[in-house]
Amino acid sequence: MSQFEQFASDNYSGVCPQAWKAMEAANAMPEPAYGEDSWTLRAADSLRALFDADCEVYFVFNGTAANSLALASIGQSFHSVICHELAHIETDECGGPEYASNGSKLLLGEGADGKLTPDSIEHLVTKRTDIHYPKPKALSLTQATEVGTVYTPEELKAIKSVADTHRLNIHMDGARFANAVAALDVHPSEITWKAGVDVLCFSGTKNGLAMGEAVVFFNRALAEDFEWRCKQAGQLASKMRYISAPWCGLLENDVWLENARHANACAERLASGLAGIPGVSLRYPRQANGLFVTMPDSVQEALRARGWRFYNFIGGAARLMCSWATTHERVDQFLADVRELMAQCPADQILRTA
Ligand SMILES: Cc1ncc(COP(=O)(O)O)c(C=O)c1O
Ligand SMILES: C[C@H](O)[C@H](N)C(=O)O
Repeated sequence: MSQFEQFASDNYSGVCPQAWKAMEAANAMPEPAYGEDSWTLRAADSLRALFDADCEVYFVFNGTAANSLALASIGQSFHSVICHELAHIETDECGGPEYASNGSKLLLGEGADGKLTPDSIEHLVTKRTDIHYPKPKALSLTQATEVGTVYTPEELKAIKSVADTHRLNIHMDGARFANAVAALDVHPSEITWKAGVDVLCFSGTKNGLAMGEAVVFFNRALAEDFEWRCKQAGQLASKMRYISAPWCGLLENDVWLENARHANACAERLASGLAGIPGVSLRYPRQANGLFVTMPDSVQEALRARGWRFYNFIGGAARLMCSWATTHERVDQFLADVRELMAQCPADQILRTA
């Protein structure tokens, strides 16, 4: 088992010091349960201040629950949800969104670099309008996307226009929302409620927490009875302060943003280093904290034999994810191994990969 930071997933990282310190502070004395504690109020108020919005805030254990329950709140079982064909809610949540909504159908759209286009949305909404087909009611956007790209404010505005035309509610899977804000260098409101997002699932897990996602309803009407939905789904933490207090550690002094900036910078360091290696290329542009690298299978196998861990089942390439805990030293060690192994790789294997 590796004792070092890996590039398999930002989910491999530990708890950042600020979140850990807040957890210890929350452990100092007993507090009311089920979200009635002072830390949960403090975290929710900090998120309202961050977004400059009077939003409803809920904390659940993980991202699949956050997405599934949020989507179930913005559409009924007889509705459908439009998402990209690479969306996590389609590829990696084991039918959670469909299950939580008692049957909503996911309609899979397309677009370059993992991003839905207005045309793709328009096509999916209008291709079937008869009574026999689940009526599109929700749109799910992943920001940053599953392939490490980000929707610009302009792209979100164009998507919002189509959503308004067809009265679609907008869910944002913000598993890497912090990384998108850092990449775009915008105020968080610019790519959420000001862009028409109704509900954001903001991940703390990938930003330095042990667990804990904030479900942020900018459209408060859609949050009606959400706490009961969470309770029934087993997502109402009795000792919620152990989720919300670390969130306070992230939100105070903008630790969440610094963690994301660091992860993005490490990914850029990795991308820059790989760019100089003949036979290695990126399948998608590096915009946030992830890279999708094309390189010979033999080199990937040799890297794994040296203890490196990374996935191949997302985005059709070797995915390298950086986190708040990634160090320049580990980036440089990985680059040195790739350089050495590529130099030893037979030319025909490199040509086959190109
Ligand atoms: C884009 C995206 N959305 C949602 C999730 C769901 O998170 P979880 O694994 O906590 O259910 C992940 C997982 O890392 C993810 O990568
Ligand atoms: C793919 C896996 O489910 C996780 N969301 C990750 O990005 O590592």
